[in-house]
Amino acid sequence: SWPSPRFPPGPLGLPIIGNLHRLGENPYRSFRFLSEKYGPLMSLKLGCIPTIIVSSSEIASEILKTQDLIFCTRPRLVAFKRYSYGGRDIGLSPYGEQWRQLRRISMLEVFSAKRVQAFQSIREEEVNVLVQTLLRRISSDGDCTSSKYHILLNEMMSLLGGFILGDFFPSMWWLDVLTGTRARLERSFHSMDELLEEEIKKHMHGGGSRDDFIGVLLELQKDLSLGFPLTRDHIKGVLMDVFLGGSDTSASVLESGMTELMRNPPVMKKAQDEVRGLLGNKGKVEEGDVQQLYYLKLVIKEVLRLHPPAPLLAPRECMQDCKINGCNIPKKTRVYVNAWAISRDPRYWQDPEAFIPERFEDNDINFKGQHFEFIPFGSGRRICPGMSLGVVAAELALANLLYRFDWDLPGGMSKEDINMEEQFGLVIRRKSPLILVATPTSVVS
Ligand code: HEM
Repeated sequence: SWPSPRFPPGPLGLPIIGNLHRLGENPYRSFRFLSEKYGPLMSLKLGCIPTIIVSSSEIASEILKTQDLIFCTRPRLVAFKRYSYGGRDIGLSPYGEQWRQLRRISMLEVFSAKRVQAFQSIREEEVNVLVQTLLRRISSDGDCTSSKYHILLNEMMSLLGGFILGDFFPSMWWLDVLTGTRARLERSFHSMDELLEEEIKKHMHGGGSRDDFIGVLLELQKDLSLGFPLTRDHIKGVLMDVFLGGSDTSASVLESGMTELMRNPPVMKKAQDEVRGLLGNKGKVEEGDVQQLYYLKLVIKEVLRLHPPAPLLAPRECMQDCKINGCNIPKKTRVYVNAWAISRDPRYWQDPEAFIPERFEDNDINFKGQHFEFIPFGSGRRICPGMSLGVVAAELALANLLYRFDWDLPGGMSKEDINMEEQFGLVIRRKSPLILVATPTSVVS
C-alpha cells in the first residue's frame, strides 16, 4: 500500500508526463505545494521509478538517522556513474565497501579539521583575488568573463541536475544515444578528466603544493597501510567531488547572502557595523577574525535556512523493503528529502519566509545534521563532508565583501525589484544574476 495518493495523471494520460509537468521548473516548490495536499511522505512514479518525497523533519529523521543504513546509497543515475569513474568517488557512488573506505580515508585525511585549517592561506588568497577583481572592475568597467572551469562546471551541473531519459525509463537508454545526450555526457566527462589529469601531472612533476587537495591525495596513494589500493581513478573521483561539491554550493551561499542583505538593509547595516567595528582599519578580514563575527555567523545560518544550495539534498535510494511512517517502501525506491520545504515549515519556524538572523540567537540549532528542521548539509552517513570548508569559505568571502565595500542597487532599482526566481539543478542558481554597485569603503586605509 502506498502512503498517499499518487499524482493524478497528466493531460496526455501518461504518468511520466502527468508527474513531470507538475514539477515545473522548481520541483522543491512544487513538492511543497503538493505535500500540503498529499502529506509529508508523498509517493509518485517518475517514469518507471518509484519515488518518495519527504517534507517533514520527523520523516527526514526517520530516513537519515533511524533507518540511515537502509537509505544511505545513491541511485545509479547515468551521469552519476560517469562522473564518479564508475563508482570510484564519494558523492555519486552507491554505498558499499569501496565507498566506505574512500569516505573514511577522506574524512581523516582530506576533510578533517586539521586540513580545513591547513587550507586557510589558499582561501585567503582566493578571497583577496575576488576583492582585487572587484576593485579593478570599479575603475576599468571590465567585462565578466568565464574561465574554462566555469564552462565545464556549468555543463556538468546541467547534466547532473537535468533530465536523462535512461534515469526514468532504464530500458529506453538508447533514446539518450539518439538524442545526443550520451555523447554530450561523454564529451563533458572527457574534458573534465583531461583537466584533472593535467593538474595531477603538474603536481607529480613538482608543480604543485603538497598541502593542497591533489598533493594530499598523491601522498596518500603512497601509504601502504590504507587497506585498499587508491587508484588514479579514485583520486580523480574525489577531486571531481571537490569540484562539484565545493564550487556552486559556496557561491550560492554568497550570492543568496548578498541578495538577502540587499533586501534587508537593517540586517546589512548590523552585519557591516559588526565587521567594521571589529576590524577598524586593519585592511582585510582574515579567518582568525571571522571567529569573532557572531552576527555574520547568524546571517550565514539564516541564508542556509531560506536558501539551502541543494534544496532536495542529493538523491538517495532505499536498499531493502521497509516501513516508513507505517507505509511500505519497496526496495530501490528513489528518495528526495525536501530540505528547502522543511526549513520553511511554519510548525518549526516563526514567520518562516522572513529573513531574520536573530532567530538563531538564543538557541543551539545548527546545521550539523542533528536538528532535522534545518539540514542544508543532509545528515547521517552521507552528510556533506565539506561542511566546514564550505561554511568557512562563505563566511570569509562575505565578511570581506561587507568590510571592503558599500553596496547599492543599480540606478533606479529598488529592493522590491530584485528578481528572486531560481533555476533548479542539483545546486540552485538565480535565474538572473544579482547586479550590484560596489563602492570601496573609507573604513579601509
Ligand atoms: C555551503 C556549502 C555546501 C553545501 C550547502 C553542501 C551540501 C551538501 C548536501 C546537501 C549533500 C548531500 C548530503 C546527503 O545526501 O545527506 C552534500 C554531499 C557532499 N558534499 Fe557538500 N555542500 C557544501 C560544500 C561542500 C564542499 C566545500 C565540498 C568539498 C570540498 C563538498 C563535498 C561533498 C561531497 C563529497 C558530498 C557527498 C557525500 C557522500 O555522498 O558521502 N561539499 N553536500
